[in-house]
Amino acid sequence: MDAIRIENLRKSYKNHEVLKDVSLSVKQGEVFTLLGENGAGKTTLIHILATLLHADAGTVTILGESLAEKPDKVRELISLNSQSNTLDEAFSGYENLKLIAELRGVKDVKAEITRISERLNLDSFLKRKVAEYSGGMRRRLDIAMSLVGDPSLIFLDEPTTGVDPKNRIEIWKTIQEIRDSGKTIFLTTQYLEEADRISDHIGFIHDGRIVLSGTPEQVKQKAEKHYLLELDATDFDQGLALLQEGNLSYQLTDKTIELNETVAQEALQILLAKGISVEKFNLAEVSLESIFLHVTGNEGEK
Ligand SMILES: Nc1ncnc2c1ncn2[C@@H]1O[C@H](COP(=O)(O)OP(=O)(O)OP(=O)(O)O)[C@@H](O)[C@H]1O
Repeated sequence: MDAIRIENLRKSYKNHEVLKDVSLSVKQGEVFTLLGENGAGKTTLIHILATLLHADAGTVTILGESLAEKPDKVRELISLNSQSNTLDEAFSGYENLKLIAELRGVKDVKAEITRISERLNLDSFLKRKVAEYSGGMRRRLDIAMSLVGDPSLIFLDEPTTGVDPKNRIEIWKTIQEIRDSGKTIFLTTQYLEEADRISDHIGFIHDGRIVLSGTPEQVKQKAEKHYLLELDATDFDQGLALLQEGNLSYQLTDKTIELNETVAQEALQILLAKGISVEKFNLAEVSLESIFLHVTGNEGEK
């Protein structure tokens, strides 16, 4: 069974069409990461999936339950964590967890908090007021809050924004541990390295649609290949002139010439035929970042 199945979802705010036609499925027990530029509609989509917002059209099934027909049932199966908004500063971490546990109707609140605190290693700071927490502690408490009541599907909206690299790695570990315990995690992030490292599947949302999806490796394979070319310094200017004469487009970073797959072999042949000394010619490593820029049409602007 899919944890999430979305078909032809649409949502507009007045006449601003944010989700034009979103279809997507997320398997149970995986970390799925939704990527998209600012304003692409990630939060809107998460809010629809978490029953906070109504879609205009389309169908959503969460763990076999229809979102439109059984929103209450869906609410029992999920939790949503949205960037520290839910934490009460004046309370301790423990009290925050207690409050949410009571709200969610957890029977043995104390045992539930102990379970979560042990899993996320929160003991050292749960008694302190949230107002005194560092950014990293807050995000860990946020994640703890989303585990209360043992939901099967957890939405994390930018769980590591504003977190330093050390704590970020801790949070990644935690997310993977939660996944390994059989939960499904749907997250958004601004950090492409994070998506690459912790996701089982990723999806890019752009212009109201999922334009690319798959495992990070599959997505990278779908991207157009680029080759990196380096010339001997004495031949550099002549080499560039030959590429220009041949109308072969390239991008230049320092002294490295980047060519896309369609022109790379031709460029190499032209250069070698004219006796240009080629020092390096190899396939560029594809990063999610370069794919993201390509997908969103911002290539070259960065
Ligand atoms: N309540 C609302 N009323 C009107 N427009 C809205 C509302 N909420 C969001 N929008 C608009 O919808 C678009 C998508 O917003 P959304 O917050 O879903 O994007 P996002 O991908 O989560 O962005 P970010 O990465 O910046 O958080 C934006 O243009 C935003 O201004």
